[in-house]
Amino acid sequence: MANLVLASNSKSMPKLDGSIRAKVWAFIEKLSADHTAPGLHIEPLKSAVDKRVRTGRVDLQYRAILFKVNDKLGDDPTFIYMGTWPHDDANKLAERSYLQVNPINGVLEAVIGKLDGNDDRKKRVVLPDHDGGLDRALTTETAPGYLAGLGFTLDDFTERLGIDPQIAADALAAADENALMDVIARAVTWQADALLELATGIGIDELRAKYALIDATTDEELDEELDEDRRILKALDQPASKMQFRLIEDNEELRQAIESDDFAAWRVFLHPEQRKYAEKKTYNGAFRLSGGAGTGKTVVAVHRARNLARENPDARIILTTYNKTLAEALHGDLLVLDSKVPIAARPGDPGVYVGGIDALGYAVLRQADNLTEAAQSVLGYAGVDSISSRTRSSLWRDLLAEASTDLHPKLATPTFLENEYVAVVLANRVTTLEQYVKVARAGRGVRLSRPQRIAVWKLVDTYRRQSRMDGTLSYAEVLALAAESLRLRTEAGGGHLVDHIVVDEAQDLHATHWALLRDLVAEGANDLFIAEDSHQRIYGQPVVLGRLGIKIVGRSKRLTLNYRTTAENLHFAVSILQGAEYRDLEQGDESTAGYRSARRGPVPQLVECASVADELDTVAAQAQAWIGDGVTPSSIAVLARSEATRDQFVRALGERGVPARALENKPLNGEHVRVLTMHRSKGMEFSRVVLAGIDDTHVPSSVTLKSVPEEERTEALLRERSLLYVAASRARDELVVTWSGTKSGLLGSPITDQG
Ligand SMILES: Nc1ncnc2c1ncn2[C@@H]1O[C@H](COP(=O)(O)OP(=O)(O)OP(=O)(O)O)[C@@H](O)[C@H]1O
Repeated sequence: MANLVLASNSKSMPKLDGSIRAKVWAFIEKLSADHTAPGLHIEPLKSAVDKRVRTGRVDLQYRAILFKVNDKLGDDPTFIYMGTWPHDDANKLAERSYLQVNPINGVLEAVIGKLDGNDDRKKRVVLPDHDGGLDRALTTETAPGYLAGLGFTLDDFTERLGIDPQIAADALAAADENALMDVIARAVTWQADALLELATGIGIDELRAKYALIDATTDEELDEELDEDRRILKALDQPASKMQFRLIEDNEELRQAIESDDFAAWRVFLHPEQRKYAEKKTYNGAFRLSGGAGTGKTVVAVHRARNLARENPDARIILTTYNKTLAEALHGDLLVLDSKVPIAARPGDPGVYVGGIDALGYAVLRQADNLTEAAQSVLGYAGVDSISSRTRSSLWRDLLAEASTDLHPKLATPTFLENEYVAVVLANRVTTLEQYVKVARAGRGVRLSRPQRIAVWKLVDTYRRQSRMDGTLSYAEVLALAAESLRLRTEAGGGHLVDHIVVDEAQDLHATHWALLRDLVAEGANDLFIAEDSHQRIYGQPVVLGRLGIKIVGRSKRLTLNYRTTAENLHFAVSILQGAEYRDLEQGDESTAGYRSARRGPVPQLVECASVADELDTVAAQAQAWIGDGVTPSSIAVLARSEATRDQFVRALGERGVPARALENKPLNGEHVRVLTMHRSKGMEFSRVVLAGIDDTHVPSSVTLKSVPEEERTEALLRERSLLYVAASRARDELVVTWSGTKSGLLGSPITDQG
């Protein structure tokens, strides 16, 4: 049997339809079973630059390009599958394609020429000597460019990093970011990403460490003794090679990769940093992975959960996130990554239990055999008969309407009371007024005098009595009870329920969520893997992990390379955050420094509309135009600040002949434009996005800002800013922002203003 290596999709490969992909799979399956089978028509090319290149017959019209690499030690060759092209293109490209091991760092590189490019039949450019041509060209004939201005030299790029000399020289000469992006588009995968990182100002040594680059010039194992083919096979092990190549060990994995639309690159090709965090054997405690929108935090979280399960099939693992819809997406991704991963039906069973954090709390509590004691300790009474009925969300509002209160009117709001109840009362298991007047209220914006505390407590007491009478528990109470039941269980020597927790969207979890997670798993190796982005906190108050018993201490990393959006959309999304100060889960400053994307696209359009009716027309026309250009309606989204605006746009699009549906709790099937609230868009992505209704009354939402006390307004405004950032960062390819009336003050520096 031949070994198979999958290379990431070449930029020049056409999109293949489903029937061709099925034939590619059949071809690959045959190839791996018997590479000598005559039906495969594996053929070398006479005038090929690289003697290893082969083409193989997928069908009469299509041929695959492969490299055949022989391992002298074994019998079976390794085939590196580069992609499938129409017959004539495949032959032309194959002649010019070549594999090489980077002589400086040992990374494997594959170059596939462009069909319309100049004749690129050349091998790697030979490094010039120190005072040779390229250096001189740079210093005497070319004005120092953007990267040269950061202090980099040609030697840094070529000799210390191993970047192709021509690419390095062009990159150094590129006058600005735009010109640099054009150079990057010509570079092989790892070099393109490395140049992007260098443009953000990181140093050569840091880059070498991030990409785990070795010094191949002194590496004994890569010495002359090894022939070229063995050197190629060995190079596959380099982390930076794995950005482009992946030895596939599992047939099912290969089939899924080939049959999926975009080769599901996130499953197969991880960035060396992503891979490191996903595969590291042991973290000596909780680990926090932060990073901008679209940097692959969810991807790493899913890989991490799968790897933990692979490492120990008996391990009891939790993969959780903020809500049910996101959890369903995680569940789907986990099975796409590995259909054989054991899924646990209940938390505490071997395998991966996937669920939203509230559902997790409920599932834990359902199993608890100490509910009475837990209720006594958390709520101050034992008689909880049922845990399945939820307290109505309007209860605080109803109580405030019915009962007279001495609480200052600015604090007498449902939002303030709910936050106080969760972050102070439940988090500290406060059951009496005596406890409440003394408890530390760390992290709460508003200071409370003793009489104010008494007034709050009266309302808390009424809230609890009412829920007790109704036989209901709030989501936060379920979580607090679940956490307490776990704590009591461990205290009684019952051990912890699970071994590892992986949590995504962690910036939105509140104090009782964290209490549950902390009590689920013993403090120690690989206990908690936390993926989060504080810039995307759109619910609740910030928390400080250290105060909740979760000590990260130096185990915190940040991803900065965006895989989702174009550089233009990313720039726009990040501009929304400018001027505001954010704190991460460890109270450090959250920054956007180094965020970057290798993809290019159109600049986001900002469109001022004359009236609401004009805006409805504009959005419908935009959606219609995209559909007319062949964009599938389900990859277009219109995002609105409120449910009312969402519904208005669904109607308006329908009336104007654009198929559109509101995306609420349940996923939608079918070819309709998705219209959803910005909150609902959390964790999602679409090819084309319209942010609609971005005027100064709705964004930030004046209604929401009014509902919080003055002292909490800064936080509330940060959440509004984050919400717009979340919404803007959902667009993969194109972004349009519309409003009528006065433009939202949260829109960053305008890029283009139309109308
Ligand atoms: N190594 C990779 N190769 C190719 N695509 C990737 C890679 N990593 C992530 N992606 C893709 O980038 C997109 C964003 O990834 P993901 O959703 O994991 O990011 P995120 O950081 O969790 O984003 P957000 O914070 O906005 O939810 C997805 O389409 C994902 O498939």
